[in-house]
Amino acid sequence: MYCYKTKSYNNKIQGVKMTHQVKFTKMHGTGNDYIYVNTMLYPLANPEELAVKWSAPHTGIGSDGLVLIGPSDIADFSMHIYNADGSEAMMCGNASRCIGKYVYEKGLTKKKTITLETLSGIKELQLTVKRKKVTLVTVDMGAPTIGEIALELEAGGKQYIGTVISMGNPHLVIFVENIAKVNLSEIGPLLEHHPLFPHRTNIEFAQVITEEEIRMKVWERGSGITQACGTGACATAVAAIVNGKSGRLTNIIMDGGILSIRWDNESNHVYMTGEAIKVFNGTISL
Ligand SMILES: N[C@@H](CCC[C@H](N)C(=O)O)C(=O)O
Repeated sequence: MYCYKTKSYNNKIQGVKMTHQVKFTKMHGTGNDYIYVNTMLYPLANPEELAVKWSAPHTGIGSDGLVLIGPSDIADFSMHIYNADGSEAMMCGNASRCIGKYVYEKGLTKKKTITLETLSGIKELQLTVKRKKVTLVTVDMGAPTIGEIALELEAGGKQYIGTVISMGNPHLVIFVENIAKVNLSEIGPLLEHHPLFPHRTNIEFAQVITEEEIRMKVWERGSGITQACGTGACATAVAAIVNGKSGRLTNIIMDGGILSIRWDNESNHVYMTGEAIKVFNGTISL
């Protein structure tokens, strides 16, 4: 069987031989878990369908989505990310750290500064390596795009005020006094599909603890509640700064762990630092 893949994965015609057994690695970044496939060895013709099938917790591998690691003409590697509902996203912070660990530890590169082509531009990864293992990755996430700072909207009979931020993908950050009172599984889908967001959105609820610490919970577009979101952590940190709630360096505390986010004054770029963890390797039949 032959497949054809593209720049945005599906149209770049290459005519590569398809395989029936696919080797994958399950990895997580602060609990945000994806299935990683090296498409230079295992090209996939239908990643949207496979993301749905393989992400299913009981009948598949179980994950927040599928991430494809591929070659690039303009960077060291490329990343394509599919949410658990099969939709393709422009960017994923947690996956970009995991790709840094994957390509280094699998010997695909010896570089500790790696460039990654994504649908939202080229990101630079800085690896911290100890005894041949990648312990931390800092990603230059680029400049945020700041939308409405105090967007008023109604959902489920309640009024919300949120800050609209793009980190290459869309986010709505809502600050609350007490995050324990947020019923995320109820309000998440209503805000994700709110008519103000024709392309849907990721939603972060955030409670400021101190100027350097923010507790955040996320409802991800296309995947629902996840334990963490890298782009969401960056969006939350930026939203806190533009709302005068925090300094330029914050720890974003999520259900799955903590990410350190720094919004640099001079470059205007956001830097995200955190772990990347390998869970297991596996083989699955197509
Ligand atoms: N978990 C990710 C973001 C994944 C994509 C997102 N759900 C979208 O549709 O934009 C992260 O760590 O950034």
